[in-house]
Amino acid sequence: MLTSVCRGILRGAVHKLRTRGAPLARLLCSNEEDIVGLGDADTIFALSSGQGRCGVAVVRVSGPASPTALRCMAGLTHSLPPPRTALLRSITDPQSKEVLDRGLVLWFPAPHSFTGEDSVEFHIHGGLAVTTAVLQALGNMSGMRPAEAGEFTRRAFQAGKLDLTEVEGLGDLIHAETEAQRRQALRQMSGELGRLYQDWSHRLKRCLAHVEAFIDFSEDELIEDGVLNQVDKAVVDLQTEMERHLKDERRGELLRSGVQVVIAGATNAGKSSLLNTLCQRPAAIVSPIAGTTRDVVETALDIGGFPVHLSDTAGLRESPDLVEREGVRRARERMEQADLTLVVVDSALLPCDAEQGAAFLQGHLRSVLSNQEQPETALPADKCLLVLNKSDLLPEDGRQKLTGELRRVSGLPPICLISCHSNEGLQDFLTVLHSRVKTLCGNPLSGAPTLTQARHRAHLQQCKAALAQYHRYRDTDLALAAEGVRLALTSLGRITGRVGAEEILDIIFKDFCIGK
Ligand SMILES: Nc1nc2c(ncn2[C@@H]2O[C@H](COP(=O)(O)OP(=O)(O)OP(=O)(O)O)[C@@H](O)[C@H]2O)c(=O)[nH]1
Ligand SMILES: [K+]
Ligand SMILES: [Mg+2]
Repeated sequence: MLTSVCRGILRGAVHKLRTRGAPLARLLCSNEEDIVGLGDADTIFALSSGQGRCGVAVVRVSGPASPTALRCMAGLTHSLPPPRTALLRSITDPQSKEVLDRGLVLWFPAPHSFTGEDSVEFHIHGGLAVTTAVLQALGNMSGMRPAEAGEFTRRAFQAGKLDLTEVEGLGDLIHAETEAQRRQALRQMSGELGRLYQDWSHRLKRCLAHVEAFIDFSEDELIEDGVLNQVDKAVVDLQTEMERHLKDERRGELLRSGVQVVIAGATNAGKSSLLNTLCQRPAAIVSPIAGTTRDVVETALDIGGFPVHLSDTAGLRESPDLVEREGVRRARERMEQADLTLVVVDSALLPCDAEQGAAFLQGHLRSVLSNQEQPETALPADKCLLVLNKSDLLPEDGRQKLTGELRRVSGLPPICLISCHSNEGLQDFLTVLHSRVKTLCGNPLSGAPTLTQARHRAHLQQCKAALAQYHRYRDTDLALAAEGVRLALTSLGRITGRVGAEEILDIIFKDFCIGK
């Protein structure tokens, strides 16, 4: 809260000082060339490390006035430092000549910088007064303005340093909260996904060139037979590869955004107790009163490196209470959106006999998983785990025997026997949960890179539809068939950003923070 307020104040102040201080900064810079060299392009600056007090803060500057900023503030009147080499200097305010801090300066001449422009980094002490003073001094200089959110990355993209999938990978890396997310983001940022789409683009371009050549030259018999057959094969191959790429069970997207796991079941089964046990804090109210939970209670978990959004829901039962009925409606809605449902059952209610126990569980599952509005459409049992809770209430000798027998009954989802009170069986349950989540997300490092965003999927589906147009018109109207290939290329280009679409860019860069 405080930091965003500070940032608002700071940015306002920098803006105001900029216009007032501009002529002064010119006078204070000893090297005339530096000033003449400024073009129309803005030079941007921002605190690139996070807000708040820290050991070292990094202030990044990019654009034509960067060398001026470096010279004026690091007292380098005669020459710039060697590229990409850290230099310890006093950082001074060019106007007041006051020393603001002592820190490292780095000079990245174009095009060998993140943005592709002349860039400078100041590594200063991370106190609020120091960073404020340095940012204000920069704002006082001619041609300088504070960067917008994501503007450094946008410039890198415009300079061709990154394609859009790499930009998204970078954004994901900054936001990655678990190991697997970090791995996937790093892989995408290294350009692997982009290269896959580039390869498809190259192949489509070749197809298009061949079709167009055929249209232009076949009448004069200047083109050999079989060219179109080659294109047919190339298009079919591409369709197959795209199909396979799209049939990924949304693994990359799940890993990026987190697996939705919902805890559901009858009242008092111990659903909220399970949520609290997993997140290790009393996030949800637990009580012996049936119908305690009404709202959906959510918490984020890291399960062995994979991100999970866990939701506790109202116990499923008929109720005359309006509020509880709404809770049950929300619970069912969540279950429909879930990637995995943990059906919690009070194991003390289980008949001791395995056969009767299995029948009980089957009936119970049916009532929990069925859709109330359309009773015939039940949630698939492979999307759930049966969690038999309160094992501490079962006789000690009967516990393992019962679950062993139940596990042998076909048609039941995997069964875990736990106790939220004694934590018995929790380790095994976590192992099962981890393996489920891992299967859902896939290994981000093995196999072909997976698509990570719904945006990719939408463009690829358009691409596929356009290729179907090629086949449709191949024998009747080659111009329309060629148009299909061209549309397919455009759709692919939208993924990597090679085909510009301002609105996509705005959406993607908006997700970045200032200074990135
Ligand atoms: N003996 C025993 N009691 C448990 C266990 N887990 C939960 N309970 C108790 O069962 C009661 C219900 O627990 P909750 O976690 O509130 O159950 P719930 O499923 O969230 O209930 P609703 O929100 O009302 O649907 C509480 O009194 C808990 O202390 C367990 O493993 N063993
Ligand atoms: K309860
Ligand atoms: Mg509850």
